[in-house]
Amino acid sequence: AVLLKWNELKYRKKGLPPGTMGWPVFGETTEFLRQGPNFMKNQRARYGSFFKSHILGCPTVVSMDPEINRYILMNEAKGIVPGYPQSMLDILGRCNIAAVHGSTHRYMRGALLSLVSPTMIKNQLLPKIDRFMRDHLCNWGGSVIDIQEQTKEASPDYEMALLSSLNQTIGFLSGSMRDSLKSEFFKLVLGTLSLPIDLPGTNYKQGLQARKKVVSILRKLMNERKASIDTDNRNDMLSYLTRSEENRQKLTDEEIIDLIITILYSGYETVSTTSMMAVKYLHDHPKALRILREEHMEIKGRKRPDDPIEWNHLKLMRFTRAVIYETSRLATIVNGVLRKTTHDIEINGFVIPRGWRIYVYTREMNYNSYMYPDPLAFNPWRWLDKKADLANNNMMFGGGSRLCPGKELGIAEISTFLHYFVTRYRWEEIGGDKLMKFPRVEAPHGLHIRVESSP
Ligand code: HEM
Repeated sequence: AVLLKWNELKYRKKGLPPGTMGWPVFGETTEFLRQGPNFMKNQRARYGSFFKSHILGCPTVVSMDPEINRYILMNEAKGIVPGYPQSMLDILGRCNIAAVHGSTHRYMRGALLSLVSPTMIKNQLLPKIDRFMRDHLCNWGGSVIDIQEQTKEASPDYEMALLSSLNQTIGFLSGSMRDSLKSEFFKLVLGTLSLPIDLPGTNYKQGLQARKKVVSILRKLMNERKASIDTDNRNDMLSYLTRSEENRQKLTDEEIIDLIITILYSGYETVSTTSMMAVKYLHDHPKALRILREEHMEIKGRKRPDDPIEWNHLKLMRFTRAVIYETSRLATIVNGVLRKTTHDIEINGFVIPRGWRIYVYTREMNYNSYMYPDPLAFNPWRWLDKKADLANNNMMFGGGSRLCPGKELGIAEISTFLHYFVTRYRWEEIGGDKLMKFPRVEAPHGLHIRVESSP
């Protein structure tokens, strides 16, 4: 109790928001990790929507207020920059998008946006996604599959979204190169989520080593492309960035490599988890599934069996889009985003000291009953009402100057996955699988379904 008191005193500076700091060093991390969303709700009940805490190794202000959240995301220029853990920045590289601010962020983001623009999706990426999903969703009929493994598991042959993303970023790779890139990449991911302890055998150390290997593979590929620049007619992202006349931002080699790693890292887990949860919700809501299937059967009827999904088909998938939004909302694929202050800064009448973290906790916004009447119901129809304009008010894809640049690409991937899934198959859950929603959405023992081919 003396320690607790001492820690309270240490942080009782003028102008800090209300809240408790817990224990020295550990702060309230244990409570936060154990109780998750309930910890947040309890603290809010006691201290309001803007309170201080000490979690994950840093003094932190948690903001659960929609208006303040928006303000924070809109005001990076005032000194509220991304605040992701050091291990993540070390492993994702100096030039990764979360590590850069100001004008460097603007041109790196510009380079990324031009790779995933609507024109690129339409002409380059969607054909690749279609070919990939068409093959991936083959021969599932008549078997029991673990849909989590098929969409997201870090096991060698699956990870739909990562494979699809590799396909878009660096194109076709020979089997052994692809496998080593994938396994190094998963070590890299583990490292980003670890404590930065630079000792042999730690996830952090292995993550750093994996980064070195991933970088050397990418550098080798890049040099090959450069050597054959006149004949290189590949249309993947690496070639786009390497061919300088298309690379308007003129990124350095290091920037190109970190950008490719950023794209792989940011896009795969979100897309996989949303795909898995959409399958789950559709299974539990037969009426939504029926309407979704009708939408896709209608599109299937408009083309010959071997024709790919095209941009204009995507535009017809209005209900599908609503299902994806509703899945992101209800499952809360992203709990929030992290920022930190570059100097003492006043927010909401309090002074947040330099170097503090701000956890822009968006999860509760997803269950706000003003925005979403009957918030715990899976109701894709709520997104079809244009007047509600919910799509612009939510923060499922972040907001402000760092609004997710991959949103439309992600939606295109999930939509194409759902197209082949619901038009080719019917499925039943085996039952009994547990789903966890915190700290991240996953099925600890898989999500098993019995799949039959559609007549
Ligand atoms: C459909 C699933 C997706 C969800 C739910 C999602 C969610 C988010 C969120 C909440 C942020 C804001 C992070 C912050 O403010 O710190 C973000 C940023 C970002 N997302 Fe996504 N994302 C998805 C798909 C993708 C895909 C497919 C890509 C691949 C290009 C991608 C690339 C990025 C990048 C690079 C950023 C950082 C942007 C910046 O800092 O300027 N995301 N995403």
